[in-house]
Amino acid sequence: MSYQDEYKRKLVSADEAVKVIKSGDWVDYGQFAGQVVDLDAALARRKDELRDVKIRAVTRAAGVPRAVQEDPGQEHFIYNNWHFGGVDRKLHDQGLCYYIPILFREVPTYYREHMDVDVCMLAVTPMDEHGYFNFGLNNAATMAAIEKAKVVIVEVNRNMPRCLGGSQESVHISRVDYIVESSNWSVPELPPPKICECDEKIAGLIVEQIEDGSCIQLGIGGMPNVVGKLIAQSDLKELGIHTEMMVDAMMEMYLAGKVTGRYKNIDKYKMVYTFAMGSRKLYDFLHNNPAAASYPVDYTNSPQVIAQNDRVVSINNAVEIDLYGQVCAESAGSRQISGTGGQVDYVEGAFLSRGGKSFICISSTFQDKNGQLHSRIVPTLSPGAIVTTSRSTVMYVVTEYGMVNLKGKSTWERAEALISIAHPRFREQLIKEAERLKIWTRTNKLVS
Ligand SMILES: CC(=O)SCCNC(=O)CCNC(=O)[C@H](O)C(C)(C)COP(=O)(O)OP(=O)(O)OC[C@H]1O[C@@H](n2cnc3c(N)ncnc32)[C@H](O)[C@@H]1OP(=O)(O)O
Ligand SMILES: CCCC(=O)O
Repeated sequence: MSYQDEYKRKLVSADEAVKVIKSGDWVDYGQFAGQVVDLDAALARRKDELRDVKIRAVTRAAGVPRAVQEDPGQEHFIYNNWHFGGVDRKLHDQGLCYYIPILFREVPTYYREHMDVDVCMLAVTPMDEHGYFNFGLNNAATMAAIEKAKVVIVEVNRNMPRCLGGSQESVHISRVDYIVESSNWSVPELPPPKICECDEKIAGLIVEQIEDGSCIQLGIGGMPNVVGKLIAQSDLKELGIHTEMMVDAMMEMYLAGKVTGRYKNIDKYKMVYTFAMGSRKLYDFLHNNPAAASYPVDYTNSPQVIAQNDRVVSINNAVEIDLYGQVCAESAGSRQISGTGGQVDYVEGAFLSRGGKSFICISSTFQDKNGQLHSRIVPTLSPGAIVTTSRSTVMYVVTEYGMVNLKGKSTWERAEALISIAHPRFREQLIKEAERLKIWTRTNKLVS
C-alpha cells in the first residue's frame, strides 16, 4: 500500500477520531504552539458522554481549551500542565488547571517510564513524500509521548512550519492511528515581550560578560530577549546557539551575522533547540531552514550535552531570590505562575562547560497591582514560594544595580553580595534581617 493510500485509510473527521477516548483516559494535547484545536473542540462536544478524562498539555498559547471552557465543574475533564503560560496561570487561579512538577530534561523519561498516555493528539505539518509528519515547532518530549500512547491522532495544519532535526522531529504514518485535517488555524504567536528600563540595564551588564565564540542559551520571558537584541547590535562574533527555546531574539542575532556556530564542539554550525515560540516571522525563518536543528529535550537540556560546548552562557529570569541564594522562578508565594522548565538544566550545564557562566536575572523590585514596590531580593522566600534553582546551584545573579557570583560564597558573603545589588531603598532593612538570620558578621560591609 502506498503512503497516500494509507493516508486515505486513516483520514477521519475530528468528531470521528475522538470517539476512541474513554472515561478515565489520559489524553495528551500536544506541546506549546503545537496543541490540537479542532480535536479539542470535538472532545468538548463529547463532554456529556465522558467522565474524568485527564488532559495533559504544556504552555497553552492558543486560548483556553474548549474542553476546559465547557466543563467548569470538572466533572468530565481535568486539565494538567507542566509549564504555565498566561492562559494556564489564569486557569490555575480559578482552580481549573493543575501543575505537573518537572525537570524539563527528564520529561521524555517520565513519559517512557512513569506516565500513562492513552491517546496522544498533536498538531503536525502535512505528510511528506516519505510518509513523515513533521512536529513543527515542538520536538521536546513529543516522540516519547507517541511511543507511550495506545492511540496516536495527528491534526494536520498547513500553517505549521516544517522544522528540520536533529532527531525525533517527525513521526512516520505507520505509527499514526488516525489523521485529521484541521481548519488550518493560525499557529499561536507570542506577543513581543514587555521590556522595562531595568531589563536593558541588566542585559547591558550581561553582554559585557560574553566573549566571541560563546554558546548562548536564552530563557523564557522579557529579560533574556533583551539580551538577545543587545547581542544582535553588539560587536560580538562567531557565537553559537544551543538552547531549549528558540525565540525571535535568536533569529535577530543570526540575521545580524552574530551566530555562526563555528566554535561549537557539537552540532557545529547548527542552532540547536527543542521548541520554538515567537512571531510568525520566526516560524517562517525556521521553515525548512538547515541553519537550525530541533532535538528532543533530553538532548538539548542534558547538562552533560550542554557542557560539551565551551563558554556556554545561560541567561534566565527569576521572580524572587532570598539572601541564601535560593531562586524562585516559578511562583509568587504559592501561586504557580510558570514552571521549573529548563532553568536548572542550563544552570548546571553552564557550570560544567569550560569557561561557562550562568546568569539569573532579576529586576531589583516588583510593583504589585496596588502600585506598591517590593524588593525581589528577600530575607527568606515568601511563604509557599517554590525553589527553582537551589542555592548550591546558582552562579551569577544580576539586577540593574550589578552582578555577583555566589559560587563558593558562605551565607554571610552571599547576604552581603545580594544586598549590594538590591534596590537601595530596601538595603538597610535587608541588613537587619540578615543579622536576625545570623548571616551577617562584623566584617560585613554596610552596603549603601
Ligand atoms: C526556556 C529556556 O531556554 S530554559 C529555561 C527557562 N525557564 C525558566 O527559567 C523557567 C522559569 N522562568 C519563567 O517562567 C519566566 O522567566 C518568569 C516567569 C520568571 C518571568 O517571565 P516573564 O514573562 O518575564 O514574566 P512577567 O513579568 O510577565 O510575569 C509573569 C506573571 O508573574 C507575575 N509576577 C511576577 N513577579 C511577581 C512577584 N514578585 N509577585 C507576584 N506576582 C509576580 C506577573 O504579575 C505575571 O502575572 P500575570 O500574567 O497574572 O499578570
Ligand atoms: C518547559 C518549557 C519552558 C521553560 O523552560 O521555561
